Amino acid sequence: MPLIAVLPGDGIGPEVTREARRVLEALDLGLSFEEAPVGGAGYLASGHPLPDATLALAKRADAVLFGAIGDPRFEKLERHLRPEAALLGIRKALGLFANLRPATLFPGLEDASPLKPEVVNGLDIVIVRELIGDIYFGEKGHRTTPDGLRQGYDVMSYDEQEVTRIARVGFEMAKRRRKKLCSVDKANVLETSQLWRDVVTAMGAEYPEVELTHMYVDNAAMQLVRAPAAFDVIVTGNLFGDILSDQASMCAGSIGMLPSASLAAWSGANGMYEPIHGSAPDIAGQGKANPCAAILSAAMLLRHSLEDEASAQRIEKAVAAALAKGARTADLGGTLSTAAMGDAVLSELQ
Ligand SMILES: NC(=O)C1=CN([C@@H]2O[C@H](COP(=O)(O)OP(=O)(O)OC[C@H]3O[C@@H](n4cnc5c(N)ncnc54)[C@H](O)[C@@H]3O)[C@@H](O)[C@H]2O)C=CC1
Ligand SMILES: CC(C)CC(=O)C(=O)O
Ligand SMILES: [Mg+2]
Repeated sequence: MPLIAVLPGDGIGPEVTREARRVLEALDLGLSFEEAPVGGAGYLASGHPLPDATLALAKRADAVLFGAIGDPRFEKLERHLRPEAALLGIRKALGLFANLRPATLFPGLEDASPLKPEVVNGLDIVIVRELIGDIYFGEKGHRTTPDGLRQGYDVMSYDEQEVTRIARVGFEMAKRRRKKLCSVDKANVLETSQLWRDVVTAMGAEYPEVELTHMYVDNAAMQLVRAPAAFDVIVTGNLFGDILSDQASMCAGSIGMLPSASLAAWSGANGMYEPIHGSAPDIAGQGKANPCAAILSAAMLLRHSLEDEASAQRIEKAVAAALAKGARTADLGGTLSTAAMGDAVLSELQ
């Protein structure tokens, strides 16, 4: 019986995860679920945002269903005690270097995006984001300059192996899709990006069927507004992927629509599945959050960790059917509560 670790986290995390779990349970796949606190909830329960028992559960589970972390009450704590440290810590501890963030426009949601319908029509892209390197994991700290000024620093670095393994995921993904890979960097300024571009370019020779392009991240941000549907697969680093995926979410109508899979291997391994959004303190506890990103993350869990493509598609089709019938939370211009949106998806499960 596959074990799913459920880590709801903070803010809207528990609200959207509840709906994702209901959908998984409704499929009656013989899954078992075990829940544990993480983030601010972990800190409250045990004095640490990533309690030992939570990490142990994540390690022994077949897959992790993650909500979101972040709690303004803990913003002033030392960095390693803040909720965000738990998310970075669990990704690192599980070796989840590949973060897949598909941005798809579901039929009927053209009007939910602030972009024109003709711009977002046909949107079906995947951002492959490196997840356990880059500036988020480099040396960081505070010091005083010789002039007596306070200075903060964060070191950005990538080694060849880190770039190679994520580039491989990008190429393999593109090979299985429309065969277009856009590598996004800032190689005109950053040494890390120059190495990134060299490694990706060299690997391109192994994939003659994939059309490889390179784009600076500032241009990529602009192109995601101008013509997002022209992309197929984007492969990029941790920081750029974090920012570009939030941006891409608005092409799909809302940040509440984008799921993600975080993987330690291209296929077959356990992984962690979470919406790309955060804990949304501004709407937490009000039943306003869109659970679709969490529900679609559960579909990705079935696809990537349990290799159950048929059940993954059942969930995705149910979300599409509910949206096609007009089910909408507030972020999509509707009035449904989080639970009512979950109900709408559940009623479409075939
Ligand atoms: N993966 C994670 O757990 C992440 C955690 N965070 C943390 O979350 C906290 C809040 O960060 P923010 O920058 O405000 O980002 P956020 O993603 O939590 O919220 C940004 C905006 O989007 C809205 N939003 C987000 N998810 C939504 C949903 N499912 N349905 C409807 N509206 C939704 C929020 O109401 C807010 O206005 C911070 O503590 C941050 O560090 C931020 C991003 C990712
Ligand atoms: C703690 C942050 C790095 C989380 C985030 O924004 C993300 O993974 O998208
Ligand atoms: Mg983010």
